[in-house]
Amino acid sequence: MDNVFDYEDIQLIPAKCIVESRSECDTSVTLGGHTFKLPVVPANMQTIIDESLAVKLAENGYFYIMHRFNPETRIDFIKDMQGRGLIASISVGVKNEEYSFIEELAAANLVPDFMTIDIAHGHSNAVIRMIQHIKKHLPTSFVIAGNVGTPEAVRELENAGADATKVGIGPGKVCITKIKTGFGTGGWQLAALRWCAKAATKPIIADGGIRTHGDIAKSVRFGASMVMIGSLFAGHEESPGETIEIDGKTVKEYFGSASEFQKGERKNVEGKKMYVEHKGSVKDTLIEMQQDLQSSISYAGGNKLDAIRNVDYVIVKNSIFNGDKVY
Ligand SMILES: NC(=O)C1=CN([C@@H]2O[C@H](COP(=O)(O)OP(=O)(O)OC[C@H]3O[C@@H](n4cnc5c(N)ncnc54)[C@H](OP(=O)(O)O)[C@@H]3O)[C@@H](O)[C@H]2O)C=CC1
Ligand SMILES: Nc1nc2c(ncn2[C@@H]2O[C@H](COP(=O)(O)O)[C@@H](O)[C@H]2O)c(=O)[nH]1
Repeated sequence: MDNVFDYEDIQLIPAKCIVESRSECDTSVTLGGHTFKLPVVPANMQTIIDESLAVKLAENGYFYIMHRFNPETRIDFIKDMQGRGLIASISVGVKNEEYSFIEELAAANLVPDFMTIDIAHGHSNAVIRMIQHIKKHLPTSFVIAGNVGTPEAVRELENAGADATKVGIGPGKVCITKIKTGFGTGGWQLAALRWCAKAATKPIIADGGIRTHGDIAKSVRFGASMVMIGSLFAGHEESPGETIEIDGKTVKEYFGSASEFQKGERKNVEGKKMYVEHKGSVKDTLIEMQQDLQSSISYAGGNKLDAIRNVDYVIVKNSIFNGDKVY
């Protein structure tokens, strides 16, 4: 592959502004027939989202994907969300019991609006079979399948019936897949996204490696319809991770879904735990993300998110921070 780069190597090139105020810029996006305020979804991880945050996000017009690590609560969760008139968006795995879970949902006429197949190596027959199983029993659920890192994988999952694919193998902040296996899109996630997006005929969700709000705009430029983010959402008041004090500072835990902390054992561990400084309310972060993205749209010379998709860019290898910190 030529032209390999990541988020920190790219700057988007400004075009003539057409708005009087950034507040005119519309950051909304439509996925699966639903319109959301931002092209951003908190990662479906146990230290990032729980039921109460899912309700808050859905009530306020944001997309969410509930994690799959308390499988026995999923049926009540779907009933609760749909009973409140909110979207139900859950995750599933690929093990045998997940097949009967899908059949149970169909028998009870419980149809989640979104179902995400959440597997480390999504380019697999196991995921293809699960897409087909969901589409057979719950044909109107919008299926997001992943994770993958190649155009072949995107094509195969789309052909199997996936409505969207999720791109990102190993760029996550608490990911150690790249170190333990030598594989992945870590260090070139943005280029992998571009590579995959060229093959995609359906939406792509860029997953992992977002470190700044500007990276959201860069993801959109390189083909993402939506961006999944873990670390930037960790450490908030509403984040489910445990809160502790270290050296007088309040921090919250953020651990990988393939870490020993999630799995309860040290087998096939591909994730780690870190502590993130307490950041206040998720609501404030979402507002800041929206303002920053509105500004991105204005620099793109438009008033809608699509304007970002056509801007020019330059590759400035490893230099955008130039030694600076964001704050
Ligand atoms: N985005 C990313 O880069 C990554 C994300 N993760 C996250 O970690 C969590 C656990 O993922 P995962 O282990 O897939 O889920 P599971 O533990 O539910 O495993 C799902 C099934 O896939 C098998 N499996 C897992 N990895 C591989 C592989 N590399 N090759 C062949 N079979 C495999 C497992 O068997 P067995 O365990 O016996 O192999 C199991 O049968 C998920 O939430 C996932 O998103 C994990 C790593 C990378
Ligand atoms: N390799 C691993 N990747 C993981 C694990 N748990 C989650 N993830 C992925 O990371 C992103 C979030 O990335 P961030 O850079 O925004 O923090 C998440 O959506 C998963 O795809 C893991 O244990 N190992």
